[in-house]
Amino acid sequence: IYNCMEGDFIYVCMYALREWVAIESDSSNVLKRPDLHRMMETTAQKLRLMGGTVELVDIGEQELPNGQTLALPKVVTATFGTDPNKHTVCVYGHVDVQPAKLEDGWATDPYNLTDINGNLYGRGASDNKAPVLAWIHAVEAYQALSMELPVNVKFVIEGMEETGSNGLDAMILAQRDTFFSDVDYIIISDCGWLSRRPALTYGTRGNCYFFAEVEGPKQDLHSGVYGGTVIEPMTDLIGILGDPSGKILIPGIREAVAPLSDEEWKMYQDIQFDMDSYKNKIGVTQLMYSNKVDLLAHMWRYPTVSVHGIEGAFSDSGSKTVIPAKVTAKFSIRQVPNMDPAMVKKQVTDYLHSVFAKRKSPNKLKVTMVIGAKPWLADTQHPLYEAGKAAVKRVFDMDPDLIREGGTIPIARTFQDVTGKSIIMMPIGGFDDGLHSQNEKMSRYNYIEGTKLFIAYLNEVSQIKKTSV
Ligand SMILES: C[C@H](N)C(=O)N[C@@H](Cc1c[nH]cn1)C(=O)O
Repeated sequence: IYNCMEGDFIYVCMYALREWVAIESDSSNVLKRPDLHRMMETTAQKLRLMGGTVELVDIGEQELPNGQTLALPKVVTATFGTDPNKHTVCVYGHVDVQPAKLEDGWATDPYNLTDINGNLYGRGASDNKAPVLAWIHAVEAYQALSMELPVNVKFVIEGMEETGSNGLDAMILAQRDTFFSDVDYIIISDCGWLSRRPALTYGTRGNCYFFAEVEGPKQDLHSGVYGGTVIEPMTDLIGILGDPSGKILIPGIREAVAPLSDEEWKMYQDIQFDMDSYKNKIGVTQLMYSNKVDLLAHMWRYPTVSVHGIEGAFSDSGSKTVIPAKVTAKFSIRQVPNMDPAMVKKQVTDYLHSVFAKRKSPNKLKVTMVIGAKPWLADTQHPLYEAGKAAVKRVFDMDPDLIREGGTIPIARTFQDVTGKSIIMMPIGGFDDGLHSQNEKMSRYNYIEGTKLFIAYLNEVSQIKKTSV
């Protein structure tokens, strides 16, 4: 079956990725919502043409910060096979992307898939369009050879992952006893390898994303005319966010974190990870931690805070002498076991208000949590992982790394909690794919070998004894 992944079939894969990357399906930009709807329709059409039973599920509307509402992109569900004697796997993925503009520093147009030396550059190429397509191609490969699928395959493909999977929890809950009732296992390929070695992922961090808005004068002011007379919102904002160490000072957060066990420490110790090539890859000379175990632990299983941007701040080129009247900081705290997003929301809000109160500023502070996604952890002893190791061995002739992911797949925990089914994360993205960054790419190698991995994995899963959940 792998031989069919040559010639025309590879052309079909490349063509599909090019077509998908060309759609600017940025879920964070409301102006791009028509493109996002088109992306969901394109995905549904691809699965329909393959003979799947496809639905575009309406998941309602999203409320915007200004109070207006906007239709959420529909969720695509598809079913290939309903044989009760076979296992049923459900592949989850997303086809929305992070924002990207050529002027951000991309070497090529982010929405025109460009092949340079075997790397396919384009926004969403690795996160998550090529992996979703690779699963689709795996089904297509069986079909192309008129081979029966070894398991029933379902798809759930959404368009809001990058902004927290709005509406998807409710859809999963609503369809728990219908679409999900016969699903045995859930597979997610929305993450990457740690090195050149293939990997299986057994944990993701969650994320709590906050807006902290400081509002002062009724409009922007001339800094020469008003500077020195008003208490500036930006100064307040930097004052409440600023801690030069980059560590989380908020009481209660670090205390909630599950301690690192000896077994985990040993696992991290055994992972091959080169600190120098990591530094080279991101272009820095120094990291927060100088030994491998500390670095991996802080990447995967300790909370971290990142400040992403300040809306309302002057950020264009040039030198405008303005005092912005209202500024909104956007920051997030990655979640790990045993943190609870509802608790974190209270801890962060209380902390910022108490620090702000000490400033005795006349400006107004408003703190909102816009995403509250929980972390996820799997049992690596589950037969799904044994099947994964066998498939990696088959295709790559090596054993996979067992790794965690510092990023978040907001819906993973809901899948596990609501359906009660086991999940495996099987990445095919490269360690240097530049997710969310300039020049995101997917290598041809990972795309095509990744498709082969999925073909092999369907076969391995079919051999799991029917009793394992
Ligand atoms: C891991 C996945 N490819 C990803 O990048 N997910 C996003 C999801 C998210 C979390 N908060 C907001 N979006 C991420 O981890 O940033």
